Amino acid sequence: MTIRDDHAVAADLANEAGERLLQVRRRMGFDDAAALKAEGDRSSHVFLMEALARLRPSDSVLSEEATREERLDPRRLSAERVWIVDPLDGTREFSEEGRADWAVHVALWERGRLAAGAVALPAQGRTLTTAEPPKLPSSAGGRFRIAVSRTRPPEFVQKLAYLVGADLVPIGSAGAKISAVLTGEVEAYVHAGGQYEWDSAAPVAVAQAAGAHASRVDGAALAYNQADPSLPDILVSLPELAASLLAGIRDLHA
Ligand SMILES: Nc1ncnc2c1ncn2[C@@H]1O[C@H](COP(=O)(O)O)[C@@H](OP(=O)(O)O)[C@H]1O
Ligand SMILES: [Mg+2]
Repeated sequence: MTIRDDHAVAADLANEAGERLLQVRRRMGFDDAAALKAEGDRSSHVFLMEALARLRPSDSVLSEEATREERLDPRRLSAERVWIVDPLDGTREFSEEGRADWAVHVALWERGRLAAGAVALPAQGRTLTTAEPPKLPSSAGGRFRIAVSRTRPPEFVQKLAYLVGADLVPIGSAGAKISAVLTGEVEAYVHAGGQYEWDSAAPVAVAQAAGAHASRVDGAALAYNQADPSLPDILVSLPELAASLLAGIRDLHA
């Protein structure tokens, strides 16, 4: 098994899960949002679990859609390789006709670090992957853009934008927001107040491979495959903006 294989597995599985989610949307339509969300989450999780069991039978898996018992299974804490997946990130946006800000996340954590990852954005027709990390745009200087949750933006983010000279861009899905940083639609993503490892592992794997900044909002490293998968806050940005964003957040919390 080569390292390259893991990058390809992540990308192939995210792509195929994404294709299947597009089919679920076509088949069910948008009249019953709750049913569409439930079927999207469930079917994508089942596909990824079966595919990983077949392709990587010795590895552990941590999935958003696993049962509580499965997530608390202590075996993954002593495993060397754990796939951290979010079968459908931005479930709310997936259920809204016309929205393209939802994603499939497939990451591989290996011995303390994110080793591979892919974020499929099926409705945008693209997949970001560590197999071929995106080339980061450079910030033009002057005002820049910070992506935030459409529905749960952190309280301090309005003040932060004012402090650092940025505009806020509401986008759904952590994967779609981090991808927007990597493709140049925005220059940063700030979140606080709650999130889990699966919401950020795959997009952070790609962001790190591309050379972007990714950390907790206090600058600490993001740690994955922890006993408690809660990872409530995150900052991803072009590297040249990280210092001023971290300083701004620190000032607002002082
Ligand atoms: N305060 C919070 N607590 C728990 N999860 C949160 C959260 N804010 C955002 N998230 C999760 O982070 C992902 C991106 O959220 P958002 O679109 O609001 O930025 C969503 O994942 P899912 O769609 O996989 O549930 C959402 O559930
Ligand atoms: Mg999610």
